[in-house]
Amino acid sequence: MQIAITTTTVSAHPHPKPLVSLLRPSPPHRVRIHPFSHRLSTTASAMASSVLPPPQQQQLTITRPDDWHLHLRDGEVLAAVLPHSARHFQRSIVMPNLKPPVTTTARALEYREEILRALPPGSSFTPLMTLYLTDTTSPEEIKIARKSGVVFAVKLYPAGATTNSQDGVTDILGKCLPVLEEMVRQGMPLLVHGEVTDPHVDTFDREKVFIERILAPLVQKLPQLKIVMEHITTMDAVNFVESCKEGHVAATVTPQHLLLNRNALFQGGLQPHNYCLPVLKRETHRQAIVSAVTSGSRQYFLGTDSAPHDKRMKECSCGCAGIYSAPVALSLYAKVFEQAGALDKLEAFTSFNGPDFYGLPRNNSKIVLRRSGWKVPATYAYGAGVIVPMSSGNTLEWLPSDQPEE
Ligand SMILES: NC(=O)N[C@@H](CC(=O)O)C(=O)O
Ligand SMILES: [Zn+2]
Ligand SMILES: [Zn+2]
Repeated sequence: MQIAITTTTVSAHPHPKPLVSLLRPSPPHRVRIHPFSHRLSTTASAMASSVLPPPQQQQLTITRPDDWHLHLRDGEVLAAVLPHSARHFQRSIVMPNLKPPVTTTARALEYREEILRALPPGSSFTPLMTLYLTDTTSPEEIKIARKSGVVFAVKLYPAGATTNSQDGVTDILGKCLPVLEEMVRQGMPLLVHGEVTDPHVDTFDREKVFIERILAPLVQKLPQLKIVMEHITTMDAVNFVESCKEGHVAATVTPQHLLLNRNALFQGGLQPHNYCLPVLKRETHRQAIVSAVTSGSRQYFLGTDSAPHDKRMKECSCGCAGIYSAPVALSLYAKVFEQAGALDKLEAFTSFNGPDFYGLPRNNSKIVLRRSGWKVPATYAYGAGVIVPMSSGNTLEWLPSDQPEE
């Protein structure tokens, strides 16, 4: 393990009261523990300037971000959660794990219309649709998807791995090769929920084993396929992504996997609102993904995996996996980058690396984050019930420009 002194211009640390009580204390100003020696930079000037920290930054203006992994659901839940994403994000990759799943372009077009109808008046938010891959998806469907101009990726859910994945793929290499070859021809990215479902594999090892058994052989077989490893949680995933070519393999990272380790599941009792899949991992893994995303690497981008579930479905004897983060995600990402002394790298993660990977233009408009405390509501109501957001009831810093103040 080596110590890196970062040369970022934004370094003053706010010492906020801990918003998420399970966080480790941040490293001291400007000093970042970095496990990857190829990224080290130690300069005399950086050391000298660390003696006199510049005044604390009060405001951040960044290109409007996109969310490259979002669950919007449908019906009443869609109507309630969509404004939270549309307020801060210009575009979102919309996950297809509805009941029943979005397996065809025709269905994706209908779902897209439903989302557009639910948008607040005047919103320019653009949903980027995805198809749910099954054992029987045809190469022809990929051509139709590409031609539609509204489907931007295909999602691999290993059957049984996560919420509404029962219709997912049972054997990607055995059953889906012709489809994947067509995706290479069409330049269509494969988005991956990277966990094996083998009941003999420990829950905390499911991502690592998926990389070994499925992802590494897949990349070897189809090196031209664009792959996004969604919601990475481990050092193993970081190492794998970085062993692959930039532009071919990338990863999204959620706020919860950057801020919480697995202790958060058991702090003072079982904490169902911290339960998502892949499940939170131990602290060393959290540190590895924080180092990776704050390093400035172009292979990581923002994907909240905001996944609303009714409070009653979270607080019951067999609670659903998924954390609702859309209203708080930007504040939380800013907190992560600030704690790492890397606020200057935030914009690339939130607003550049994603569109660059997908071959889409970067957004033109801006969003302002102000250092101003705002209290996260305990719950958000929708037709039939309430949804508990991440950081429920906590006070967060970095208020996005159009977030209502309490
Ligand atoms: N992340 C989760 O825990 N849940 C997601 C599904 C997923 O992204 O795996 C959901 O749809 O609820
Ligand atoms: Zn997933
Ligand atoms: Zn998800």
